Amino acid sequence: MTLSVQIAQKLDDFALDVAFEVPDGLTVLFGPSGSGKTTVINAVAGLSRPSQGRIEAQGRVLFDASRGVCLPAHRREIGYVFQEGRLFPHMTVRKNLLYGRQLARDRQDEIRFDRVVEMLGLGRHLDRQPVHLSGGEKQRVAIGRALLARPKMILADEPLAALDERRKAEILPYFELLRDEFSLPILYVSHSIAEVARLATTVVALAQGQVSRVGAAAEVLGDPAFTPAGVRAVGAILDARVKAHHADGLTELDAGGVALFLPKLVQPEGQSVRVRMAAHDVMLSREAPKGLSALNIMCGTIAAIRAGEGPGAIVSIDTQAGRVLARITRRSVQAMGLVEGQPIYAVVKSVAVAPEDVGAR
Ligand SMILES: Nc1ncnc2c1ncn2[C@@H]1O[C@H](COP(=O)(O)OP(=O)(O)OP(=O)(O)O)[C@@H](O)[C@H]1O
Repeated sequence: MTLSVQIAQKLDDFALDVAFEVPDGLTVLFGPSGSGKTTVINAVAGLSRPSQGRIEAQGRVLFDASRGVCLPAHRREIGYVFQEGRLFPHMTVRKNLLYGRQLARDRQDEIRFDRVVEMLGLGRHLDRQPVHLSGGEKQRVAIGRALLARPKMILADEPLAALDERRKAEILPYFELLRDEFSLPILYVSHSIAEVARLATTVVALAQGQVSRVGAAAEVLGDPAFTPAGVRAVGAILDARVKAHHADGLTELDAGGVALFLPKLVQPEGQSVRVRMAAHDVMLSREAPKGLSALNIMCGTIAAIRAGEGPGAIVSIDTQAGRVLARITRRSVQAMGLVEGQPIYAVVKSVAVAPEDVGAR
């Protein structure tokens, strides 16, 4: 396990008591406001000291209450990306990027600098000051600065929260690159299900100071019982590969042998992607649909039907493309006579899936 956290901490009337172990990749700490995400991050960072427990990252013990170990923050070798970039306003982008780097620079450092600048597209901004940068560009500098400090781990505390939707979409691919190109564990705080779906390798869901769920992103989001962000946020993640970009503006994906057609994606042919398919965008049919405008039809078997408190139900369908969730009315479940084990067709309009719902895998 790359990161193992087991801590208890009492803050006035709030009690944090969490334990989780996660593998390499990007772990999203997910939960509503006040659930304890920042408290966990602060303990891992060394900014606060839990009363009990142990924190180990990549084989290094950062904190162990029983042995009296508590490495100070500056010795934990952690790179941070905060909500607002926290750049030094009087320094150029280059100086901001170099801040925190070890003084003994070597050739390896230079190679890393060039690589990070290129990856983050910062080359033409190096001599500018932060005041002249957009919010998204500032966040790219903050990511670069965190990486160049040669950290053993990255902590990102709601790094997109201060950005508008367009800027968020601009920055998300950089976190994908960070996740995929550098073998660094990343602990990423968010309360956005869209960010979880795009970025998370693993999800640690928190509720009232405790871990309510830990697992691989597709498994947690594909569980109809997992509805911390409300039923409208329920959806499945499918793994696919970009097969072709067609002249009529559609991109064809191959998801386990099933062809899916989506509005044109930016990812190149051959790239592996993950596609988030919201449950409320999926329709069901007992017979093979004919004469429909929707282009995506997946046949499968009903794995489970979970009735909600309101008029809705979530139907889990195992298809060749993966587990798909459909949110339909309980009335339709009854009228169609749906039961577990039954063959079924899941139908999704191409335009229901936005380009932001598709990310690198
Ligand atoms: N220093 C402190 N003293 C007392 N209570 C605190 C302290 N820091 C945090 N809390 C309380 O602990 C709880 C968890 O806070 P925390 O900031 O970890 O939540 P969060 O999940 O990060 O929330 P948000 O998404 O709003 O940032 C809150 O009820 C908060 O008021």
